[in-house]
Amino acid sequence: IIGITASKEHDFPQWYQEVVLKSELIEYYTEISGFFILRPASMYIWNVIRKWFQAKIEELGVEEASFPMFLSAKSLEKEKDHVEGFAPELAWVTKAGDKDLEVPVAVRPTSEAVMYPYYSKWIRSHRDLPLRLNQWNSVVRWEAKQTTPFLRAREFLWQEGHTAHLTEELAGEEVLQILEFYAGVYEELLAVPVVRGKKTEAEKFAGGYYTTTVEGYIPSNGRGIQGATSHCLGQNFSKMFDITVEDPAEKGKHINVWQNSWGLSTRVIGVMVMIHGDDKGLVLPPRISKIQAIFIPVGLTAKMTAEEKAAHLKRVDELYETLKKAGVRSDIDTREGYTPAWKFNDWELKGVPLRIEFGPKDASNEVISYARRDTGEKGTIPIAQMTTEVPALLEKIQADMYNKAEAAFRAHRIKITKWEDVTPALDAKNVVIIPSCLQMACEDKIKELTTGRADESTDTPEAAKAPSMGMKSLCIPFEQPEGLVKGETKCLNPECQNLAESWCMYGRSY
Ligand SMILES: O=C1CCCN[C@@H]1CCCn1cnc2cc(F)c(Cl)cc2c1=O
Ligand SMILES: [Mg+2]
Repeated sequence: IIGITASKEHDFPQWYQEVVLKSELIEYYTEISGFFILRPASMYIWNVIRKWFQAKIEELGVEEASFPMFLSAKSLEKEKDHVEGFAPELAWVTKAGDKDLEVPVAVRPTSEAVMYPYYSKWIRSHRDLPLRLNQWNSVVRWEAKQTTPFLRAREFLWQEGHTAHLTEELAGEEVLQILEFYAGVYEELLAVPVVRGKKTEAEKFAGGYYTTTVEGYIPSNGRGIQGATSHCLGQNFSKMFDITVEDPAEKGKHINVWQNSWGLSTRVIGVMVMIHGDDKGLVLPPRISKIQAIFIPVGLTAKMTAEEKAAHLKRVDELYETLKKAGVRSDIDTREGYTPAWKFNDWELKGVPLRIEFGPKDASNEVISYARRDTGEKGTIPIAQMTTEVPALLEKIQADMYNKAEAAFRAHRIKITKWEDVTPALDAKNVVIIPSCLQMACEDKIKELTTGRADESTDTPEAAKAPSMGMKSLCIPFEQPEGLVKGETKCLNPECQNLAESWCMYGRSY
């Protein structure tokens, strides 16, 4: 049995790598490090997400475009202030064939610099607003940090939305609409709970005005993870790229437009794997599972005559066809030469939400026997009720998976009002919500104060624990807890004299 050998609890990084490989989501692109192959199982999930999100943004009036994947140093120059920090991530093409390119071009790491010169050209009058374009594409960022499938890759699939509006209010309204769609991808499709909030000045996209975010939580290591971001860019980019309209209220006056940009990537798949997977492999939420119910004929012993066997298999086939017609994505595993046990393991590894066994006993009792992948719970369903009970059971699995993850996140998101409680909380795999002044310097100090020093008590270097990672701000939750009195409650950072501005969620993070 080629099952998972690493334990999720005791060797999470190894477990994750094994699961994404053995469940056939991913193949490592060994030619060049940091790149991964998305196999059909991954692309099925990505396409469910894409269809769902695409329908939502079309309703908003967002249109699709496709811009070139290369950008020039010249247009990059326009956003040089915030790009310099990213410069090491830029991949450059310097030659074509054996000839050097006159001017090297960069592979897009994101498309502002590619798109906005044309926004400037296309947007003349307020009647051209709102302009709302989205791209489904891939981008390249030559990450220096260790890469890992879905979570940090040098090329990844995403969508990037780029919109322009007449006023800050109109832009702001869209920022939140998109953020709710991102939350929907996680909560409705992936059964993953997220906290909605705003990034602090230290964590926001530096080129923007403000960043809103959906933040996830990984119970296995207690770390927060950024799920997707919806930025208001303010007028920063329309000033850099001269995107203006004539003021409808005042002839001759020009207004820089207000812009947003928003992105969600294949990282979402990694988050789903980490939260729901177990030591048997993937556990897929039914709404994004290519196969929702797998029929496995059982009890076909040597005692059965060829006719009996054929008759039984015909019956299973009819059941599977019936369920498919009822709208359940079903399949049937009739592979010769594999035992039912082997098949059970294989489909558990692939995360199929519901296994349906059907043997001669089931036939005589007019039932199907099922096993839930998320809880392992087994049961029977009368064949007469199959087409209503199985869809209902799949919806229950979806809801139960979400509720379990939501309870885990809620139980590990703790409000803290005493600084000395912070590190013990982090070490107990929690993220914390603390009164914060939200200032950048304070945040840097908090990161420093919570970075564990290597364990000086031991003399042998290998024994010295690796210093524990400091905590950083994850978001300022829109949903603020009680108890912070403006002008009275102090910032929790013991070395900060400021008063607290808001509750801020902090944690070790990806
Ligand atoms: O996050 C999103 C959503 C979708 C559209 N874009 C924004 C901002 C992207 C920030 N960002 C992120 N990474 C970058 C990497 C780079 F190499 C360069 Cl040159 C720029 C950036 C950069 O601007
Ligand atoms: Mg980055």
